[in-house]
Amino acid sequence: MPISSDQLLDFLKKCRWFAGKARQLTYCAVGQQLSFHTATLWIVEVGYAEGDTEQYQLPVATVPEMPGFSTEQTLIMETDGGYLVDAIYTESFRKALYTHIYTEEGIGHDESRLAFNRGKGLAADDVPEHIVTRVLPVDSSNSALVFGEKYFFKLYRKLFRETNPEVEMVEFITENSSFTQIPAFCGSMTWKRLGQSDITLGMMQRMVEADKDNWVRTGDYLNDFLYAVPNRVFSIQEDVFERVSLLGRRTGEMHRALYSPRAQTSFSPEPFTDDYREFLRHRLGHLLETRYNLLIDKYLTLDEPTKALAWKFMEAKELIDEFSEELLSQDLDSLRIRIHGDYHLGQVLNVHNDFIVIDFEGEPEASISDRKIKHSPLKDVAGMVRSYHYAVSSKVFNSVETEHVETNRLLKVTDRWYKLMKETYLDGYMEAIGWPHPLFKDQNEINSLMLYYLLEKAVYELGYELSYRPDWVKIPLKGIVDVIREIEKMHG
Ligand SMILES: Nc1ncnc2c1ncn2[C@@H]1O[C@H](COP(=O)(O)OP(=O)(O)O)[C@@H](O)[C@H]1O
Ligand SMILES: O=P(O)(O)O[C@H]1O[C@H](CO)[C@@H](O[C@H]2O[C@H](CO)[C@@H](O)[C@H](O)[C@H]2O)[C@H](O)[C@H]1O
Repeated sequence: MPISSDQLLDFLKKCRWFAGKARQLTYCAVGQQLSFHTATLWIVEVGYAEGDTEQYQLPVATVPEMPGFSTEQTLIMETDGGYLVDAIYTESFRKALYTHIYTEEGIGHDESRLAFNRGKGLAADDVPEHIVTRVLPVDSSNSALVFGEKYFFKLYRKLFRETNPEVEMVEFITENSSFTQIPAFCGSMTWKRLGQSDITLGMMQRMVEADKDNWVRTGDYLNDFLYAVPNRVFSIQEDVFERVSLLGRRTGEMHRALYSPRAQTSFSPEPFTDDYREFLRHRLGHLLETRYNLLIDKYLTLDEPTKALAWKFMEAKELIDEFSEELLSQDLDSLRIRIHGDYHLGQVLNVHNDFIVIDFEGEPEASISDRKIKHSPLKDVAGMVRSYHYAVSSKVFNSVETEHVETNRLLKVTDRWYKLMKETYLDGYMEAIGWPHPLFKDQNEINSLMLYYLLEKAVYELGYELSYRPDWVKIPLKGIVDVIREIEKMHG
């Protein structure tokens, strides 16, 4: 089906999952086409004036009538006597997908083929004939399909020219550990070509019924907490401490599941090598440079309190460099493993009074090879700690309950809330890890690495907010300034 570049682009721009909307495009065309039953999988190539080209997955089908459940992301173009649509909206495509995962039957030949693999979580009695399918309306960077109200299939849109880290992580945890707080791995779909890396096209997991994600739930706790603040009451429910401690324990258990020292596998722990130190040095240096430049560009658009925080950050450049160099030039005897990589409250679903961790794809800004690098698990821990800081800060800046509370008092009580959450989370985490543990050398090294990862994460977030949510820029800046204060204390 010939389609012009403009038609394709018009369609892509309507899709939530197309990440190139704000970039200057140089071309957009259908590259490879893979036959799949009544559909064809288009591998769409997109080039930009700056930066790497991207590949997107777009399954298409020609149908005589528009599918029953259609959105503005369904129709690609009208054809003679029919419609070219995104095939995820057709029952026959979804059914075929499930059938192939269930049977593991591949399509194609050695040069180029679609391979299907079935995971432990897929029950033998869920035969394809009886499976009802639907598209799940999630507003995310990929598409989600549901099979038999039991299985959640993520169809990856932006493709990595390698196996997706999420499939490796979810499959490893499901097949090799007893950690049950992730939706079990049920299968995957891969494009295999002779002499080239595999490209993951989709992954299936058990579907979970979540009432809320933990970002929203933490927001509820904070509303209760802030409600009492104008009356000079500092009150946190016991339940809140229990939940935060449980999240710490679940995080520790997840890292224990990822710590696999016995056999030599791609998941085996590794020491802090010179190469890794160099990677950290380069990463922080690069993050700092891009953020300083972005801040300078946007400085005049910032409000006065944010400008003050930005100054403090810019003035501390030398201190940050010294701190990083001091840490990275000493012997570090903690270990590195594969980690979640983009761990925050929104990646944890509340299910039956417990937590389920999702979205192991890694940090959106990172390259595919960087997403697979092993880190100290403290990087995830720092991600979650930052998220508690975010949760309370976003409320402080937007809460009606506290608008009449004097700013300094408000900052003091909310800071106390954050410190209590942080301590409770960390205690729960260490309890589950068990002490001593080969992942960590000693408390000193834990403290220094935590500080390093907290700084790195807050600097990363600063770029994210400057690009996507300028009103939130002061949150990561405050996080950076807190770390700067800690470093200053260490240096006396
Ligand atoms: N196994 C699952 N069962 C049910 N819903 C899920 C499952 N995994 C993810 N979701 C839902 O889909 C949304 C997007 O999932 P996520 O893994 O974050 O995808 P993306 O990387 O595309 O953002 C989540 O916020 C959650 O609401
Ligand atoms: O889209 P992802 O979930 O993979 O992650 C990106 O977007 C997140 C925001 O949705 C961003 O997280 C930051 O904001 C959160 C609150 O919205 C907060 O809980 C996190 O701590 C904070 O990092 C994340 O950094 C980014 O990678």
